[in-house]
Amino acid sequence: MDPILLVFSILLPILSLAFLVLYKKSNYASIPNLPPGKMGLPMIGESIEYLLTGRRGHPEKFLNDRMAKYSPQIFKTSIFGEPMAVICGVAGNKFLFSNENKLVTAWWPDSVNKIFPSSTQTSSKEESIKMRKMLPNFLKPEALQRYIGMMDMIAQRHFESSWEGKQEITVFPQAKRFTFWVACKVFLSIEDPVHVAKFADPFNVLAAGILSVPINLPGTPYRRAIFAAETIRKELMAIIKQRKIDLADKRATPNQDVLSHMLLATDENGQYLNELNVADRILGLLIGGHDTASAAITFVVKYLAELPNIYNEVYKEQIEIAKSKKEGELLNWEDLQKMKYSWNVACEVMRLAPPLQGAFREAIADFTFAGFSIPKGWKLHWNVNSTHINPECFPEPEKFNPARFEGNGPAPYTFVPFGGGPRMCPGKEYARLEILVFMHNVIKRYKWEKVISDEKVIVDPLPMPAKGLPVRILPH
Ligand code: HEM
Repeated sequence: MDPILLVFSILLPILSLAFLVLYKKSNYASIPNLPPGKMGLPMIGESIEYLLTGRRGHPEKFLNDRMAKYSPQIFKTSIFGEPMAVICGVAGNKFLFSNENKLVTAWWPDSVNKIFPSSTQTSSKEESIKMRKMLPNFLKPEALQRYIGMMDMIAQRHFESSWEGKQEITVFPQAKRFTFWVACKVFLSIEDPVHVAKFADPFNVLAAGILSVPINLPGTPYRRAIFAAETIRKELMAIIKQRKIDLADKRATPNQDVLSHMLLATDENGQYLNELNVADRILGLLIGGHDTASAAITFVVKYLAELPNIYNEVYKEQIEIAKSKKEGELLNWEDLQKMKYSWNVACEVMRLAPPLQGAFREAIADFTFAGFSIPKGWKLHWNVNSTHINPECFPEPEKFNPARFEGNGPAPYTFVPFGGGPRMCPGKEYARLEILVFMHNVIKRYKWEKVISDEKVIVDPLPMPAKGLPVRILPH
């Protein structure tokens, strides 16, 4: 490329972003009664501190420092080039989760919106809203029960092909292989490991670019992510077209996977969903469920390696269930209901190592919270750490104690790894099933120990042991 053109094409987006930020700043500087806090440098805001505290393994530091300095309920900052109010604690979570579509609506950084344009600009904004409403139907416990045997079967194949005969494995990439294989089977009936592995490549590129700096230039992770999303969308559209033919010819069945279920679902007017929207929803589910559930599984393995007493209790529960099964019989819904202690352990893992740090909203009206004004258009952030490691919500928060989840469990709005209210993660139940199926399969086969005893954890944006958690595996 011509060097002048290259310099120009780099400078132009930066200058326009700077102009936009300065324009917004001059606009909000005159608004009275904004929350306390600082907006940081023009354009960059406090994004660097936000990202660096995560990469150093302590994302809670960004939050705790500001809650201590300004207010435990709310502070202002600027990240992703946007003025933002961070709303904290139980009252903050309750406020945001209860005001969905009244005072706030979902918002994602620009990089995410451009990669998933269907929710903002397709032929069908209403179609997308309709789909969002219908999504929980495809992923509710009643709908998922029929997939538990499939998950168990994939887990068995995964352990045979990737763990058996090895002395050492790195957990995170293996957890990703497992969750992606399950997703391909449950959503799309793809189970051939070669096809799954090929399909996984563009997902890894997409995951790496989705929260990167949104500069659409050759070679940037962001541009690669846009191309990867297009490649996946094309493949999904081909699968959808073929599936429609197969359903009409009765070569595919209505209940075989989530795709069939979506294609045959109708809204209140008897209308089928638009194909592009189905493709984008499946893409959203594959992305939403890919790294989050793998991170949860990786940290379950990590904590079980570090806490032998907890390992022993999970082992006892799972081995009882394994003994109750006939040779070759797959796990079912009743078995999963018996895994209470194991799920309490997984919840305690997600309290201390939440796969997502929180999510964002946009104010759709002017409002006040904790006595401070939030102008329409401001972005809002809720963050798990303002309650998960708060001693008022969880006494001795640094202690690993699955008993916190016994009985009625934690108080409302304190334990929020999946969010809350109408926008709560639609994949929560699916995640519960696949995490438990993995726990059952790993613990009945192995004990394990960490190869690097003091492996650092980084959060970028998901938490991850820096080397992916290598472990030595010891078959029973
Ligand atoms: C341990 C695993 C998981 C965790 C901790 C998690 C957590 C979350 C959180 C915090 C949100 C944002 C909620 C908000 O905006 O307030 C979210 C959204 C979402 N999750 Fe999950 N998730 C997990 C697994 C999954 C799985 C397995 C799927 C798919 C099957 C999934 C699909 C989605 C989707 C599609 C959204 C966006 C929903 C929307 O915009 O309305 N997630 N998740």
